[in-house]
Amino acid sequence: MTSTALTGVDVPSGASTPAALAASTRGLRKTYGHTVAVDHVDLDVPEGSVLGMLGPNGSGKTTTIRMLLGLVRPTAGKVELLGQPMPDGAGHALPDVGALVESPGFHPFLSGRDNLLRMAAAEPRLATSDIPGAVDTSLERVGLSGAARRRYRGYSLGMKQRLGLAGALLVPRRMVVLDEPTNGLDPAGTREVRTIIGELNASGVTVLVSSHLLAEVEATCTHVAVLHSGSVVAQGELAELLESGSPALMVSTPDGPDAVDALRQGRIPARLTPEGVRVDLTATTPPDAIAALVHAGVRIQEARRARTGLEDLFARLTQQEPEGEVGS
Ligand SMILES: Nc1ncnc2c1ncn2[C@@H]1O[C@H](COP(=O)(O)OP(=O)(O)OP(=O)(O)O)[C@@H](O)[C@H]1O
Repeated sequence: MTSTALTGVDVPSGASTPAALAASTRGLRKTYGHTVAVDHVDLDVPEGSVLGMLGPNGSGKTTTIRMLLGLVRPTAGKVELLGQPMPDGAGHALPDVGALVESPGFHPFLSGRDNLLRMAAAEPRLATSDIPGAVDTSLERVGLSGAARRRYRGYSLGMKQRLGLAGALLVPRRMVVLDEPTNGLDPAGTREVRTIIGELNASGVTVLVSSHLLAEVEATCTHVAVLHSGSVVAQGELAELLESGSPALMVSTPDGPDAVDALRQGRIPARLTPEGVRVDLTATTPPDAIAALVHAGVRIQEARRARTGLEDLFARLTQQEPEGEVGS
């Protein structure tokens, strides 16, 4: 599987054959007046992957997802979804794609179940006689059976999310696109969504999911694309991105400059950072580096593996955000 490293992390590109793509964009751009929402986005969603789209608030995740689904027409660039050019091929591609995007347009005075019945009636793959069964199965799957006959208007944000997810799962799909599916869910709801994503993946469905938490992406995704200011700054296999960058040890010590001197005298590359002394482990091991420090009389408070690759990139991007974490 190939992986791409654009800015921020260095990932070796694999020599293997590129995977078939369930969706892709090339040179994708969307402007609203003077606002550039998405710019030069080349996104690859490999078939059978769970691709997590990560990015700070306003980085262009939702706009990209909307263009993939043909809900918004790009200003420039190309979109392909299940082999169909979008938005023109929407009629062919969309029946195979389940989507949970913002404002799914549920009716406030209808129950959750009645809303799903209306949605199911518009599914070209569902025979009329199969609709009630499909709706009830879907409600059960997202844990909403108990509240199915309550009005949508009274639903909590988490219940609305569950209903949107139920809509995406009404019929078997080749691809499922979920924009912030855990938004508003409690920890149990978040775990259920993870389980559903895992089940979809196990049955060969491609999943594209946006999330604001790296930990969540780590738990559910096989691939990741990081967006920042409308552009993809890194994408590829999650494991490769996490492992990219040089292995390093972060040492907390009150004797930072002495520690760096001692290590460099021992020909171990090291530098002082705001988090502590970062020791390059390319040519040494943690025990040898720590032994060199102890031998030089350096006091060590803590030594731990430094963040690498994606974690590092992600931390740098999110530190630029006032909230301290990437947004929804
Ligand atoms: N319909 C619109 N009209 C004007 N500007 C828009 C519109 N939709 C998006 N934008 C702008 O485009 C940029 C990208 O927005 P988008 O919603 O795609 O980002 P996002 O990564 O999904 O953000 P969030 O996590 O906050 O939902 C933002 O600056 C946003 O204000």
